[in-house]
Amino acid sequence: MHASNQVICQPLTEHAFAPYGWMLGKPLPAPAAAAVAFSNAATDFWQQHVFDAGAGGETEILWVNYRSTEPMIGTLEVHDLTEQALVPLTGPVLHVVARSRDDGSPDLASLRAFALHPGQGVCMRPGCWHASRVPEREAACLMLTRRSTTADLVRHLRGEADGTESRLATLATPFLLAT
Ligand SMILES: NC(=O)N[C@@H](O)C(=O)O
Repeated sequence: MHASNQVICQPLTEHAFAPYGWMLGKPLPAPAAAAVAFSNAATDFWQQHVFDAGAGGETEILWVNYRSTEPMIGTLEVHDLTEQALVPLTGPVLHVVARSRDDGSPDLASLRAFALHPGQGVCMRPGCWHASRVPEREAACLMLTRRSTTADLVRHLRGEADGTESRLATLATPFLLAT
């Protein structure tokens, strides 16, 4: 939840993240036979989400390191075409999200922060504004995204071209990320 210009990190739950996308790491459904799932003495596997990279999109797997411990959130990023999944592998990530308003700008009343721990993650819908921090040390993460969105973002972040599939928003008043 957030008070004025402060957003408090909350535990990740399926319900709490539903306005922004899907929680990953939901438990094995019981009975496994009732879902897209399998379980035997050697293994369990069960569906978390069917990823959608958007029309014409190629799903891409990225390895991502986050290492910023900056508590002030002054910039948010959004991808307009694709879902984006983020799964921390080596340490926790503090993931800040906000929905889009009808005009495509961040709906700051919906700003929330979730603590993502290894073994769980999120898949954001297109249009979900976000920023990521770590509480202490660098965390390596697996990311599912759209190949063209990554190429477009790299060009944009290098200053080579304006972004066409992603946007950055500078907040008039930065938020303090509280844990
Ligand atoms: N690679 C990529 O798209 N990264 C961003 O979404 C980000 O927030 O890290």
